[in-house]
Amino acid sequence: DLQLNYYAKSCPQAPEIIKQQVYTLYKKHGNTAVSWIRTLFHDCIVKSCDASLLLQSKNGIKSEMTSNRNFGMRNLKYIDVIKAALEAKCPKTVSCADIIALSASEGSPLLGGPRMLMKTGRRDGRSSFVAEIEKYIPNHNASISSFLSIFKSVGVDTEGAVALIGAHSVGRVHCVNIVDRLYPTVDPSLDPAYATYLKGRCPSATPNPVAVEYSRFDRVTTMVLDNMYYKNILAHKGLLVIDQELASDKATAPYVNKMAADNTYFHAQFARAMVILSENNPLTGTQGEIRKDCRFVNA
Ligand code: HEM
Ligand SMILES: [Ca+2]
Ligand SMILES: [Ca+2]
Repeated sequence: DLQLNYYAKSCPQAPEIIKQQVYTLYKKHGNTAVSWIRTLFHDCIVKSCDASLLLQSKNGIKSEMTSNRNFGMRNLKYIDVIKAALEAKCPKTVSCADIIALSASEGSPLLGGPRMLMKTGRRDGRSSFVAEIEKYIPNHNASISSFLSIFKSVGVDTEGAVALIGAHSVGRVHCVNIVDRLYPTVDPSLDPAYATYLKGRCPSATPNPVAVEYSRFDRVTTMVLDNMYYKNILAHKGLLVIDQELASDKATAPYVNKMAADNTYFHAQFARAMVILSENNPLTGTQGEIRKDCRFVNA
């Protein structure tokens, strides 16, 4: 089973090494901390927190990163930097899946988000679930009921799911995920002045998917993991269809209102739900392996 401080005997310095690396990376590239939050979601929700997301295509494995649900995922190469620091002190001891979990928990406070106490002891999987990703990661215009049922299936209730998507208080969205709400006509649930701003960010109805055309999720506190997301969606400034619907759906609106009014409550729910997500169906004991290179299964 997962436990607090799993590496106490085998690599007692592991949590500190990860904390240090996450901090150093954040100082160089602030967006890395944003990425660690999303990386945990995209790894853990798909079957298991098993670092399947990190596998690159090789020897019959097709990387999960080839799924368009993982579009825009960035900074995974810096996981290799964290792993290298661990390998230097404790070779083949700390799993890539635990690096994902602890990076997210160390990244959150750097963004002004909550502290989260995460267990360790996850082992790394040996397969990619690329064919099943769309069952687990909703599309940007998914319905609220499908969004809630996916989270329910991993033990996250409505309140927790509303808190988790509050991660859209940091980071960015590429224009491909927004233009349907701007062209040919503006989505009436979008604030008109905000729509004009977004059209400036995304001037074409058919953006080049590889061009770096994007808008920040939250223009007010761009790099702060706070409850501004809920204030934005209540003001009709949600970027994705699903963000905007969260504010109006009967099941989620009461929590949106509560989180918009109370950052401490948002943080408590966000931390609670992230911990549940981080414990989704892990490989433990002798299952899986400790990868030597997070990008490939061991030979
Ligand atoms: C379940 C419904 C969700 C949907 C449909 C969704 C969809 C998206 C989309 C389309 C983007 C923009 C990608 C791009 O264009 O570059 C994005 C970004 C992001 N998402 Fe979500 N998301 C969801 C939930 C979550 C959750 C639960 C978390 C974390 C707990 C999360 C964290 C993030 C972060 C941090 C970014 C910004 C990434 C960056 O700036 O590099 N999302 N999401
Ligand atoms: Ca996974
Ligand atoms: Ca924010």
